[in-house]
Amino acid sequence: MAMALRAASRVLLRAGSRLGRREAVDGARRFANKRVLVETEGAAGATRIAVMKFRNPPVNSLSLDFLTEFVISLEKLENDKSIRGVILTSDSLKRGNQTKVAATEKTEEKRATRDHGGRLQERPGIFSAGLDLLEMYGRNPAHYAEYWKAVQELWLRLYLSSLTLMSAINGASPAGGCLLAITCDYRIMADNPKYTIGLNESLLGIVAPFWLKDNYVNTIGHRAAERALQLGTLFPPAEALKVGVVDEVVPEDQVHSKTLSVMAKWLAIPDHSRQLTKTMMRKATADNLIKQREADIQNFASFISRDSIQKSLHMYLEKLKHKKG
Ligand SMILES: CCCCC/C=C\CCCC/C=C/C(=O)SCCNC(=O)CCNC(=O)[C@H](O)C(C)(C)COP(=O)(O)OP(=O)(O)OC[C@H]1O[C@@H](n2cnc3c(N)ncnc32)[C@H](O)[C@@H]1OP(=O)(O)O
Repeated sequence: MAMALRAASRVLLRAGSRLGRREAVDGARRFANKRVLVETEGAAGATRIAVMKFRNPPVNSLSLDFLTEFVISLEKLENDKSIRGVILTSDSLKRGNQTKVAATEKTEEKRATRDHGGRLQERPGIFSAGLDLLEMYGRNPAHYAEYWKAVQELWLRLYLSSLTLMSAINGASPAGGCLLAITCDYRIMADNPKYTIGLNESLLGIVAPFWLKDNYVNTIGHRAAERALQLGTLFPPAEALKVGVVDEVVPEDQVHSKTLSVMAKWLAIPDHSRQLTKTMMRKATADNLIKQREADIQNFASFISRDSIQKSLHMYLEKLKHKKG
């Protein structure tokens, strides 16, 4: 009997490490993949909400692995009938004792900031740096196609999610970071002028895909989107609020509590009517991509493979590497 139990627990442990860890913490539950930590709040049997924390050091870029783990986590939450709301946020906190590893060191691990124990750390004040530039630079067309499919998948899942999604934007949120935020039903941003949000693709010499442009237009209106997309505008919080990229700006230490209180108001609305309304507002935009997904993948792979685009990305990466401050 004891042996059978030990064998069963070994199987469960193995399954646990495959599927992500799940543990009980102060009555709350949490599960974690390597790059996404999910904490649920609320009593068993009652409506619960989940907080999805990004932790993909150094800057929460949307690498292929991160996108995959994100979609798996979201799917788990969609399948959990007790969860009605999800908050997207960054796990990046202001931490002391950090050392930036020399820029000459090339591997992903070495690019990250580490603490004095050598552990990888998020750089503070970053919601997400957007799509991972290293997934779009110096790879082959098959990789670009695989990557783009994963980007589309995440956008579709978020944009059409039946859950109430909110983003608690606790850091910089350029391009793909802004994409994550504008798929949500509500956005609250920390009032820190160092943090900016927007679709800055044109500054990199690349172009936001039509479905992201549509999402932006649906969020801030056609004229504002037209201007912001061409200029690649990254809005500081006050301007982001004015143009409508975010719905509220609050002091940094209140972002989480404010998001929870707004979430409570949204969850007071009956799910069926809110979900049908959301679908009515969003379906046409999502269908536009769904009906031409493959063509969009091919477009991306051939666009990003062009020498001129690779050159622009190279220059942008070099600029990032050598920037001061
Ligand atoms: C017509 C057909 C159209 C088809 C479609 C075609 C194209 C589609 C394009 C798709 C849309 C693209 C969307 C995107 O998301 S592109 C990515 C845009 N992101 C950015 O521009 C952000 C760049 N990063 C920054 O501005 C800053 O890093 C920061 C996020 C503000 C953080 O600043 P700081 O704390 O000072 O950190 P560092 O700049 O020192 O960065 C730390 C290391 O991280 C590397 N890094 C930064 N961002 C990225 C990224 N997005 N991907 C990969 N790596 C990134 C950075 O290089 C540093 O590396 P190092 O330590 O080696 O120097």
